[in-house]
Amino acid sequence: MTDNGRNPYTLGCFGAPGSYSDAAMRRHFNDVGRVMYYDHFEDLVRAVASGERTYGVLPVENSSTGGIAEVYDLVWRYECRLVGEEYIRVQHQLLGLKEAALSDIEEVYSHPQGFAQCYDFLRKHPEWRLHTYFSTAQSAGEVAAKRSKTAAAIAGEQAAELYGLKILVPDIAANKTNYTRFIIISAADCAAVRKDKLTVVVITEHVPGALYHVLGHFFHRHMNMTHLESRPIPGRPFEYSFHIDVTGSLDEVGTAEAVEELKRHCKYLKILGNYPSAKGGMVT
Ligand SMILES: O=C(O)C(=O)C[C@]1(C(=O)O)C=C[C@@H](O)C=C1
Repeated sequence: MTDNGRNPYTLGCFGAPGSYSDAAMRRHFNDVGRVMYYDHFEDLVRAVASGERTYGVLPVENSSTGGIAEVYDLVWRYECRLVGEEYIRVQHQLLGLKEAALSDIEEVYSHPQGFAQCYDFLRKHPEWRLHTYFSTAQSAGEVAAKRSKTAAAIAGEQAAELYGLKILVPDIAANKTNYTRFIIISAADCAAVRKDKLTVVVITEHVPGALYHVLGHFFHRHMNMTHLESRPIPGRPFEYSFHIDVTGSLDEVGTAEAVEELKRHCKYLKILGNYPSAKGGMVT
């Protein structure tokens, strides 16, 4: 856990206490005393970009459903910096009131990612009405507030405890090794002792092999690409920006050289951050 040496700081977190983002924040920061929760990704990213919050924590990528496109776009658009990351094992549960049984359920609340990750389970209950809600934790809170035996939420065990719900069906995600990667964002770079992960956005010329050449610079410097996300560029139909995560530190010659080469060969390059990779990786 680290606070990146900036103290005192304020935090912005997606969702509510008991959300998976909340778990990522608690794993990352020693002091979570001054936190504000946000219902929408954009409000959180804007608060961080404006300096209203020192750091923000939000999901960016899931091992079952892939990248969360909105988050890639927002972080780039608001020119935030990536200063850290965490992986959280996401084990969704179907939660209901203590007095409810599975046969009572008629409607389910969750974040769209919760629904997407539990698609196989939900297909077995086509009669249920699905309500897209804010975070998984707020979905659990909504079910507790409704006090209706017919309502359930898809959320984590931590939300069940916090909102006084019971687990009707455990571990309902389709993928039993379901992890979400969270990013820690800030308005400015932070001094970090270990900087071994680099996130860049590039736009290449629209010519054959352009991306191949970008990746070649990483290959020749033994930089391992951990994620690649292509996002449409607003106003330029069927042209894309590439959001790339690679291993490497800009303090090392090889990494710095690769970035210089990219600057020369790409139409656009933006370094979003060089930061410590999650220490434990995909721990539970
Ligand atoms: O709803 C939450 O609890 C969140 O933190 C959001 C979120 C997401 O958007 O990916 C985080 C982890 C899971 O993948 C499901 C939901």
